[in-house]
Amino acid sequence: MRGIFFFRETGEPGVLIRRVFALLGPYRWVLAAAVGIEVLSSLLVVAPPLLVGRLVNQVAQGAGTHQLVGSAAALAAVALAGGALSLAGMWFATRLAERMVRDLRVRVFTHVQGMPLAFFARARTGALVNRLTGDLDGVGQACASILSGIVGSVLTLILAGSIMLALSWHVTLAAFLAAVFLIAIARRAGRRMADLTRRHAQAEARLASTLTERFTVNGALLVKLFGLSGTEIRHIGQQSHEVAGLTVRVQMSAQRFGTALALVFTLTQTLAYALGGILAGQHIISTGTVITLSLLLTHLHSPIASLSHIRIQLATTRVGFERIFEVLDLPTTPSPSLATHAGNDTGDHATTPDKPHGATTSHTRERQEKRAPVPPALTKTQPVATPSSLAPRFNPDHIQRTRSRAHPSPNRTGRVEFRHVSFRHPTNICLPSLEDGNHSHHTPNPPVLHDICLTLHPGQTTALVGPSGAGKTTLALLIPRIHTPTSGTILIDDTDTLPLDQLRARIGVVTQHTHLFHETLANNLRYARPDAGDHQLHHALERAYLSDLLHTLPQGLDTIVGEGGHHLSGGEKQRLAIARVILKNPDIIILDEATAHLDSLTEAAIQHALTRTLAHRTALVIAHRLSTIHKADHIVVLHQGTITEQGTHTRLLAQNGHYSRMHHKGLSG
Ligand SMILES: Nc1ncnc2c1ncn2[C@@H]1O[C@H](COP(=O)(O)OP(=O)(O)OP(=O)(O)O)[C@@H](O)[C@H]1O
Repeated sequence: MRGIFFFRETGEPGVLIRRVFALLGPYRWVLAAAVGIEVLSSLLVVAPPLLVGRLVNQVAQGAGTHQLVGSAAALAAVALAGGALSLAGMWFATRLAERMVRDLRVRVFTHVQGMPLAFFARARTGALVNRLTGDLDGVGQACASILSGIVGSVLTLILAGSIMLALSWHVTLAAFLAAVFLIAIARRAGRRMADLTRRHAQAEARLASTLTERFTVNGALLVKLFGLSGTEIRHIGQQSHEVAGLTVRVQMSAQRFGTALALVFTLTQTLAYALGGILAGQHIISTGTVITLSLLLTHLHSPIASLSHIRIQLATTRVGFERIFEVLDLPTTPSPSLATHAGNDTGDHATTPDKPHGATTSHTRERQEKRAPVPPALTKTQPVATPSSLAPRFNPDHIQRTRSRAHPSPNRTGRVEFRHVSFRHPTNICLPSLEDGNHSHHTPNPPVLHDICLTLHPGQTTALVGPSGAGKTTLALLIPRIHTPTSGTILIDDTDTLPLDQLRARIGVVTQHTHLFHETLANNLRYARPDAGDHQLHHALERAYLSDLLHTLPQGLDTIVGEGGHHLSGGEKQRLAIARVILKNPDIIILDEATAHLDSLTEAAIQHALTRTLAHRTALVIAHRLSTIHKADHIVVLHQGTITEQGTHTRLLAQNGHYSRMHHKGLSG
């Protein structure tokens, strides 16, 4: 039956069905219970027509009260049992479907967490969120009714059909012809509904992403500053109009199908009564049998209707699953078929490969063991930011477990070495339907970094300078493997095989734009160290020169910082990011224009704090301020993705090259 209703139209139905069943695998017992209940209820469903037929015949034959009451009681008991079974069946089916949805949601979220940054830059947030909410919820609801209906309907159909055939082949033949007609209608409606559902889901995703972007503080600010509220309202109006139009078409399509179904039912029933009446008149069947046949007809038609409806639901569910699986199928390491160029420097490379634990070679270990002892400040237990996408935020237990895995070796210094590293952003990293929906980007991105050879030494601060767009941030983000080199290697303490969680546990980054979650100040700080006590938070804030802020906040550490931290100034957010890194206490620190938003007095204070924080660590500082750069032990000049000069401030000035020219212009690049 499923073949008739669903498989035939699906491109690769076997694969899709296997994947859906794999999702149900862990709940096979719940599935078995749901199916068992369905079997029992379908057995019960055919009983009432037979009992009613018997009752009618008993009345016609003038049976006694005792017999009549017995038949009526049996009828009532069957109805009660049927109701109870139907409730239980729905409970199991809904439970099963919702658990599958929950698992799938976590899986998609986990998968998306593994996508490179370029994916998030391309995907429209609203469209992505819609896949995990709207699409998944739709799939869950449809699955529940499919699971609770399909087995029961098929069984009822077989049982009711067989009994009818035994009672009268004439009426059964009429009913069969009607069923064929219904299936043809359902097939047509299913195709149409699937197409409309897909278009409806796409329109909803577009609307969701427009709304999401306009509802962020930055989006709302932009709209206000450019005075474009009217345009935005019209834009939302148009998108809502499109969604509304498609909703009406989906509903009408379902309604048309329902009406056609009801019409065919009524006509078949009329035919059955007429045929049955004639046969009863000729004493071929009894009056009770006519009643039984007409009631069985309902039980024949209702599973056909339900299966036809399920067929439509399967078609729409298929769309939902396809939309979800296509996100799951996006390679975190792009497959060769996605690569637009063969060879090394295409940018279509592994994005954030997590190398296996213990992959360090014995040669590397040997060299590590010969290293100078680690400064005491660095040997203490290191807090980590949670690398695992599944970690509930601020769950100290989870992070603690991650941390114990993340620090197998105390012999580390934080030496970072770039060996002939080149990089370009990957292409074809997103789905067209998650971008603008109209076209995918096949043109490879231009290379950002070329043949970078650079060593960052422990205990030294290296300043990275260069014009805007030179690739400074990209270079810095290669260290925590946010981006992965297209070619070349980056060694941390002479190894490039550190697992991702261990690597990131050792690196603290203050990014150009500080992001804070819409939570309390304390929770935002504890993102760096979930088990930190209040005194440690106060200490970090003090070292980041934020103690004063704490006193002005109404609820101190428990103050909610607002969406993206918008209750705080740019400078305060930057200092908070610095406090987070102080709390994390990593071996390698990357500061990407970390003091750009600060006035010179605060900057001087922060610089002082940073000097303490950066001591004994490997530090990479991206800065445009002379004061920051002067303090660095080593300066690296990056121009159009290539290191053009490196050395100390005095040496570079003497070279009279790029750095010297930038310096004389005030060093903005
Ligand atoms: N996801 C992306 N896809 C394609 N190109 C990108 C992406 N992100 C950044 N780029 C490009 O990479 C180049 C280097 O950017 P990067 O942010 O590293 O420069 P930068 O030197 O840090 O600039 P600034 O000083 O202005 O912050 C830029 O030309 C930018 O347009």
